Amino acid sequence: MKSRVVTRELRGGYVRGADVLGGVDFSVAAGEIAAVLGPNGGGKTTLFRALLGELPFRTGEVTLAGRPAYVPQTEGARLDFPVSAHDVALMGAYGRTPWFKRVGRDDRARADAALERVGLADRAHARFGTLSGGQRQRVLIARALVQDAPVLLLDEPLSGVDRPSAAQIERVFAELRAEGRALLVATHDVAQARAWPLVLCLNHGQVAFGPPEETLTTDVLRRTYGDELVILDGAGQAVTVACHHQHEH
Ligand SMILES: Nc1ncnc2c1ncn2[C@@H]1O[C@H](COP(=O)(O)OP(=O)(O)OP(=O)(O)O)[C@@H](O)[C@H]1O
Repeated sequence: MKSRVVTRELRGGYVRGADVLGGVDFSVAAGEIAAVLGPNGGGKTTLFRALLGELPFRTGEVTLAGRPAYVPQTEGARLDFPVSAHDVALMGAYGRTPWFKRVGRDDRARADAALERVGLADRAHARFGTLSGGQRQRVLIARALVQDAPVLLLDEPLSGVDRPSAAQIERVFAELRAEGRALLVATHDVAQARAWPLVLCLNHGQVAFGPPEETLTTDVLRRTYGDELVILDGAGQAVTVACHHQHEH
C-alpha cells in the first residue's frame, strides 16, 4: 500500500540541541489510522508540529503525500469570536485561496458538505462558541475535510466529547480511511488504540511502533508512561493509563 507519511530518524525541538523528539521512525500507508500514545509532555503535539514543518529545529527525513491537515483540541479554541460553524469550516479553504481573492462559491459548498458529513448541517449558522465541545470538535474536523488533505493529524479528537459526537467522528474516520487518507490520532485511550491497526508510543523518543498486539504490551506501556500509571485487567493486560489530563466536559 502506498505510504502517506514516513519519518526516518526524525529529531527535533524548540531549542537547538534539546530534542523533544529523539529519533522517530514510522510509516503510515493510505487508508491506515495510527494512534499516537504518550504521557503528558511526551511529544505528541511536537511530532505533529514537526510534520507540519512548524518546529524551529528538525533533523532527519519526513516524507508526506501532501500538506497535512491539523485538527486541534477544541479546548484550546477561542469561544468568544463571532464566527459561525460554517465560517470555521470554510477556514479549511484559506490555504489554497490567494490573499487577493475571496473564498469562492465552490468552497462555500464544500464547507456545507463537510458540515453535513459531520452531522451538523442544521447548526451551520450557529455561533461556534455556543456549540457543545463535541460539536465544536466536529466543526474542526469539517474544516480539515474542506482542506482535503491526504494526511490528517488529530489531537485527542475523542477526548471529552459526547457519545453521539464520538460515534459521528468514528464514522468519518472510517470514510476518510476508505478514501485512502492516512490518520494520526493523538489519544490517551489505550482501549481505543487497541482497535486501530497501528500504534506509535512516544516518550520524548519513540518507544514502539507497530500493530497493537506488539506495541500495547505492559512492558512498552510502562516504558511509555511509567509503572504507576499503567492499570492492568484480570488477565494482566494493560487496559488503560491513569488519567493525567484534566479535561473539561
Ligand atoms: N513552544 C514550546 N517551546 C518550548 N518547549 C515546548 C513548547 N511546546 C512544547 N514544549 C515542550 O515539549 C515537550 C513535549 O510537549 P508536547 O506538547 O509535544 O507533548 P504532548 O505529548 O502533546 O503532551 P499533552 O498530552 O500534554 O498534549 C514538553 O516537555 C513541553 O514542555
